[in-house]
Amino acid sequence: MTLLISNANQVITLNSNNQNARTGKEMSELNIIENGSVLIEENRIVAVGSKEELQNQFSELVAQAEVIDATGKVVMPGLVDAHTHLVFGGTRENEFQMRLNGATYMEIMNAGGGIHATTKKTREASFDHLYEKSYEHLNDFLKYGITTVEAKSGYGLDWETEEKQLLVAKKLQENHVIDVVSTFMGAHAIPAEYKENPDAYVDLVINEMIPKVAERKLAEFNDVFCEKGVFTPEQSRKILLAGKEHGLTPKIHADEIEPYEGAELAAEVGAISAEHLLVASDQGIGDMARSGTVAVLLPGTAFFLKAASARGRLMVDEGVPVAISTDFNPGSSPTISLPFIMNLACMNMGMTMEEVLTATTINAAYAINRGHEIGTLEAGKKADVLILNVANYQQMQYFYGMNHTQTVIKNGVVVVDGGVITDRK
Ligand SMILES: N=CN[C@@H](CCC(=O)O)C(=O)O
Ligand SMILES: [Zn+2]
Repeated sequence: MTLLISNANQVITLNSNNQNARTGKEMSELNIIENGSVLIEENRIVAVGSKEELQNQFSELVAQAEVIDATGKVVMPGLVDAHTHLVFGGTRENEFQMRLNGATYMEIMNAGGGIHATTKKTREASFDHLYEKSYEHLNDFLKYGITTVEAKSGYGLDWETEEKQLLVAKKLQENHVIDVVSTFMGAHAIPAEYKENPDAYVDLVINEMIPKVAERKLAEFNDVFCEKGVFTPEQSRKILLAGKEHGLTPKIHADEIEPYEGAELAAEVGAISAEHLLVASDQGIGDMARSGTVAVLLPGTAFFLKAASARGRLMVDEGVPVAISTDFNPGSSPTISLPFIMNLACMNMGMTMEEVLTATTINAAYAINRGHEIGTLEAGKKADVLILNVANYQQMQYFYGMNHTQTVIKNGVVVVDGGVITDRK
């Protein structure tokens, strides 16, 4: 199948010679082609340029291509959501009401709600139920232009259920058009049955769960919730290093609620990313800039928890590569709307519209080790492409809280047309 997306008002290529996550001023370099076209063959991008250039260089391919007219529209790479808790049982709207009444996230969790409540529901749920529920969530992601989603386990906190979550993610990767990238997060909370002896749970994660995840290739990454009252920096270090020994790349939920030197730890263990970072220290931000650890910022979580956002502006200025994601989960961020989260990054973190686009495409791709494959529109990359019903990229943020996604091309196939899913794998 050959496709030619022709005559877009703007093609946001995000192309550059940089082979790493973008930092500082690079985050503003969108490399826009006005009146641009994109030529796709099978599942790959062949070339991006003006229609005339593509016709001259690839006359045969252009002649046989199915043409999608993008006049007046914006074309950009598929969005990448580098941080979700996609597979979970139940919902927690009751806690939303409790928080509106003044309860805090940690109070609810310490009283047996929060992650513990979802763990109970996830343990009870059948594989098929979790699969179907998550499949529907992925459909919603797709309609909003997200073509790659990272998915964490961590609502099992026992092997049987962690395995169930990871296998659901695996089956979703096989059956849904969205690419699902798996992260093991057995260290998401201390399960109630280990409350009196948290170190025994840490041992279980290290000695039993991590080796099984690695041996069966159920995940690429290993994540820990390093937070006061959850996993200490010492426990987190042990878990992340154990994962590393088994080939699982470290990620870390760091400095979300209280400063805990999580950003420093991320840099120390060579984590590919550190997430949240609402209260990361100056030292931690400097360390991450030096180590090149991607800051995966989640302004939707700050919004929903009524907390001050991470210092995104400072992080960009200090040279930390920044990505932005939804943190889709049933407690602190029950939304798949990455476009809305992008708007929050502009409004509440002082990031520019250009930086936000970089943060949800190429930098998010690097946060899940996919920077070589997706996140920009350039020859050779996977053809994950969006056509947006806006005249320029600024309108994406200006007309906020809306879904501008008109067409989604995933792996070279039109899977959303006119906002409706047209093709399933
Ligand atoms: N902070 C820890 N974990 C999730 C929330 C999980 C939940 O509340 O269910 C997060 O990233 O926000
Ligand atoms: Zn999370």
